[in-house]
Amino acid sequence: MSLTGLFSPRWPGVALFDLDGTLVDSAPDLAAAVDQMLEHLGRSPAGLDRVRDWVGNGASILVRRALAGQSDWEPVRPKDDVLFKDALAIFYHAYGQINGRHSVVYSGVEACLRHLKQHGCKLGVVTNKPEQFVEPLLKQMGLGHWFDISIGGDTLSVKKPNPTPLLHAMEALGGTRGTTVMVGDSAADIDAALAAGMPCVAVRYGYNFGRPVDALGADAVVDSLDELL
Ligand SMILES: O=C(O)COP(=O)(O)O
Ligand SMILES: [Mg+2]
Repeated sequence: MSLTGLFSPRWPGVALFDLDGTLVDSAPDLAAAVDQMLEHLGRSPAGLDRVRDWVGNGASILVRRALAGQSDWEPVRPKDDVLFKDALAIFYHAYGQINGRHSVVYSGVEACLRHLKQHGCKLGVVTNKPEQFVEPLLKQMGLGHWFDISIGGDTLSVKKPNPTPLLHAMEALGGTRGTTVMVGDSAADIDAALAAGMPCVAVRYGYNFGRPVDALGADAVVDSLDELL
């Protein structure tokens, strides 16, 4: 599918957006909360550059990666599970206070959302971020009013790359696979869209676990969302 086939006046009817790394650069807040958690546990901070590459599979896996100090974390012994539960609680508390403080909306996002809304498109957020942090972040970023639905990583029993959250949002907004597009920054978004059977746009400026997003099977790859208009 070419770029000109995407975002024409009557298409899409529903557009679903990933949040972290696509609409909002939230890694600075996530890194600050991870580092507060690590310091609370007497460990060295991980820093923004490492934490950015750990974002995209939700808060639990972010905390698992932070405790392991790397992307690949081993399933842990029961003793370490207690540590994980404590770490997760500390992270939730810290992130609840920091969420939105250092985050910024990416260039091109507002223009894209305005264009789609003006053409009657329904808009949704489908993120792996825990639900309790989603609305506060959207509101602080001045983006909340654009969206007709938001699905967090714990809203349903499964999260991206499982296609269910995308299909759930699509159906709630009255869309079909042929009239819906997913826009995201990572393999989790693209794999979910492929499994859902819906077209997908990937952005290059996001996180994607520190890897390029070009060859992952998206229908279009862009440097800014205003390229789609
Ligand atoms: O919390 C995360 O891992 C980020 O989630 P998202 O990229 O799906 O918005
Ligand atoms: Mg993302």
